[in-house]
Amino acid sequence: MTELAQIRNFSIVAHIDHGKSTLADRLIQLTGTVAERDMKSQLLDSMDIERERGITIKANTVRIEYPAKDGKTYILNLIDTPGHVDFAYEVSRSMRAVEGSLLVVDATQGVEAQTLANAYQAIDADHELVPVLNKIDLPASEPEKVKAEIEDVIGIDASQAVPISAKTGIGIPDVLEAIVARLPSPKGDRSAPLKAMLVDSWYDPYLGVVVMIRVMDGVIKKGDRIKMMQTGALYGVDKLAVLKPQMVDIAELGPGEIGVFTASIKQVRDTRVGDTITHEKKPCDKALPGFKPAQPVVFCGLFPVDAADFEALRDAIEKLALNDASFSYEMETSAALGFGFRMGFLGLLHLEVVRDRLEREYDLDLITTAPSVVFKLHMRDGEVRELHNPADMPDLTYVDHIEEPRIKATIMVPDDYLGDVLKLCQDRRGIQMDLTYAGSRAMVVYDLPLAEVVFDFYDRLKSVTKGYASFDYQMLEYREDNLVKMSILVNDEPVDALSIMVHRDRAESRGRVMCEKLKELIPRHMFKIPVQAAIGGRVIARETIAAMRKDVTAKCYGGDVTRKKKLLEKQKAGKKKMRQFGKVEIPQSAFISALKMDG
Ligand SMILES: Nc1nc2c(ncn2[C@@H]2O[C@H](COP(=O)(O)OP(=O)(O)OP(=O)(O)O)[C@@H](O)[C@H]2O)c(=O)[nH]1
Repeated sequence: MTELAQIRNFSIVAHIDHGKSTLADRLIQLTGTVAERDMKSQLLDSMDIERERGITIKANTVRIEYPAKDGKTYILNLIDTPGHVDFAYEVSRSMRAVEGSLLVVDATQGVEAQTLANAYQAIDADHELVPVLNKIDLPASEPEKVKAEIEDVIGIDASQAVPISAKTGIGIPDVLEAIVARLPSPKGDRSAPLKAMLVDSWYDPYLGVVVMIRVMDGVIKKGDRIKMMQTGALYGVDKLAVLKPQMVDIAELGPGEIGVFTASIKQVRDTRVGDTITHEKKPCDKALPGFKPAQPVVFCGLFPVDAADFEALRDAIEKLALNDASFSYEMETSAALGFGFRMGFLGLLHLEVVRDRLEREYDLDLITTAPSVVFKLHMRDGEVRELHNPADMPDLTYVDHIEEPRIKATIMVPDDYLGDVLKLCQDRRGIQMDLTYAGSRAMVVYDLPLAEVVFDFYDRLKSVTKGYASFDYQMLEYREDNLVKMSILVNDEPVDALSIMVHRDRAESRGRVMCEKLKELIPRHMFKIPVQAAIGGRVIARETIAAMRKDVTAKCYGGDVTRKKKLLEKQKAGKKKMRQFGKVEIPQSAFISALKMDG
């Protein structure tokens, strides 16, 4: 039994590349959680398993035993949180399972957009924060300047920030002491009915679904009959363990403790992060405040390049879904691309991760259609519909108005590039909300349409600032705007997979660019091919791909004129036939490029 006073639960928050994983590894290593000689093989083993069986190993969620300077041994539970903006919502949930955070800031870089966003999330979750200045081994590090920046920009006391080098090991013992001395211990009542929070869950091919919990009150033991309060499902606990980071069986988990259990749960979708777990027989009376499930915000179509791979794609998606409940999928048919799936993701990175896994792990060649956000259609009859695919846009006469998701984007950028960043945001229909300075860097906050960000905003931001800007966003609200569906017609046929939703004011320029691009991308055929962009029935841009001229008369060696005429006529008829029945072949690569571009 562990005394509450000797438990510390925490997470590490940082901007990407500021050294979160390196610090976590150091903490694990220094406390001998993984014996020195095992350190390497341990990590390697996990990676092999991960590669071979596609298991997610949460190596950074770990229980550490630390003998502190005060002579007592503490249990430190480090919970890993995903770092990217797409998963911000998940981060805020797992933060509710712990009482404090280490805020790691790279002392050569200073506070970045995700430092700020993550720090605010930790503050929202009532965390005690311990600022840690990393990479002080580097000559370019400026710990004092960065301390001041933390105070200015985040508004927390940084006078006690711990200077460290996660790489060389300098300052790591100070971090451990700071965790014990400055982070609060958890609270809870051991004699109360069981109340545990479902923090995370993942699929293991041998064990089934593994559920990570944080016990608030009461005690959970192996063999207990438990109930998930939200879903009402009942299970028996088969295995109870802590992560060190490999699973080590444990007899019980009491208040303040973090561990995992298995209970013959078939799929991750049967578990809800944030759900309250209690005993079937002696339940707690009130569940913990629940969480809304993370809603997919970016949708796109995924189609196999080779139509014969459709079943393989379905299989692969179903397998991935066992382990990732955060994406949605349903079958989709496209006249242009055949059978595929419409999939919803938490953000663009999430989309890329899932697509890459499908391609790499399941050896599939896929076409991704332009990512689109979820629009809200307010119909004239009062109904509100969600539009996940521009191709499904109903006739405008039935639609009263359309709303789109807006985000609050925070960008931190060195002064020199500020002008370019403002222009980029302005071009994407942004509304400036705030602009402040911290030293030679600006922090600019914009209200932007998410639709304008999902295309290539990150890439553009990186390129106009030579990689110096950092970016983070939160959902703001749905707001009405003058939005229309733009269709692309190739040879007078609408190509469903190329339709997009655009702002009316920008439709023309966007349409023009798309048509020009397609003109370059589609090879010439035996006939003329019009490429048009249209809103409703109105064409707003047009290009023509000239016909390939095949001089059939050349063969006639100047033979008689009637023969020549006949041949020309035949060729003309052929053209007509082609135009009527023939199908334009749009090369795969052309398709992808046309969708990727931004006008
Ligand atoms: N010189 C120096 N390099 C460091 C230090 N800590 C981390 N790094 C390096 O910084 C890079 C990023 O470190 P990670 O630990 O992967 O950073 P992270 O924040 O976990 O990054 P993500 O997992 O990508 O979010 C790596 O190349 C590390 O080797 C340090 O104290 N000094």
